[in-house]
Amino acid sequence: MIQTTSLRFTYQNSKNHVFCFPDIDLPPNEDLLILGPSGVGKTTLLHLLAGLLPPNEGDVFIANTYLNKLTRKQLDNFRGQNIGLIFQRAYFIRSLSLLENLTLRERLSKKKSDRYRREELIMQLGLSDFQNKRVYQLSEGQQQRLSIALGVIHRPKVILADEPTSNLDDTNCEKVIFLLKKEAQICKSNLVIITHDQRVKAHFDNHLIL
Ligand SMILES: Nc1ncnc2c1ncn2[C@@H]1O[C@H](COP(=O)(O)OP(=O)(O)OP(=O)(O)O)[C@@H](O)[C@H]1O
Repeated sequence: MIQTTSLRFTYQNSKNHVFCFPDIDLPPNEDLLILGPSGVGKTTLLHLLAGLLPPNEGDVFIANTYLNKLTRKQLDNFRGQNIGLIFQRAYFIRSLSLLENLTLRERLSKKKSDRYRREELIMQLGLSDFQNKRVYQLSEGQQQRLSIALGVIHRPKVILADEPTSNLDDTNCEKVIFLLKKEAQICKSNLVIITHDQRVKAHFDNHLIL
């Protein structure tokens, strides 16, 4: 579940611009696409939902937890266990292999190690042939698919994805949409996606236009 009320945010170095976001009320298991022109604040909103940025005003509830009340350490723990983040630019340890990155992410979430789960995700994302390659040896599309795997490996309550399909061909775009929807359904989690990709828009009904 995701709930926000009266969210406002200003970046430190641009105090003359205040972002005012519409309220979100998303019950478990519902998806949301966030749309809008470049620079309107889509990524900023996603970062507020993830607790990566603190709102200047307003409230964020994720999975019945009031983020505003958490300390930085509590937020890090909460995010590690409950939120799956898929960024436009992925964060990997480049000197580790694809499989090692996935194993590390799983360990950091403090969830039980599940080899079958890792193998299944790698297979579903068409990455089986590359699992022992170092990340720097992967193509952009393969890295993007790895970032999807890293975002969902720990079965988060909320999946937040910023342009998850931008570097993918049609086949892999379909695979990623299918996987994200399936993961959200199995875990009864919310899937929130920022996208300009027409191929993604066609698969979701619930749109928030900024
Ligand atoms: N760290 C920052 N400090 C100051 N301004 C920022 C910062 N990050 C983003 N901005 C500004 O805030 C505005 C909104 O940025 P944001 O990335 O949220 O937009 P967006 O809608 O996701 O854009 P796009 O579709 O191009 O990714 C932009 O004008 C951007 O330059």
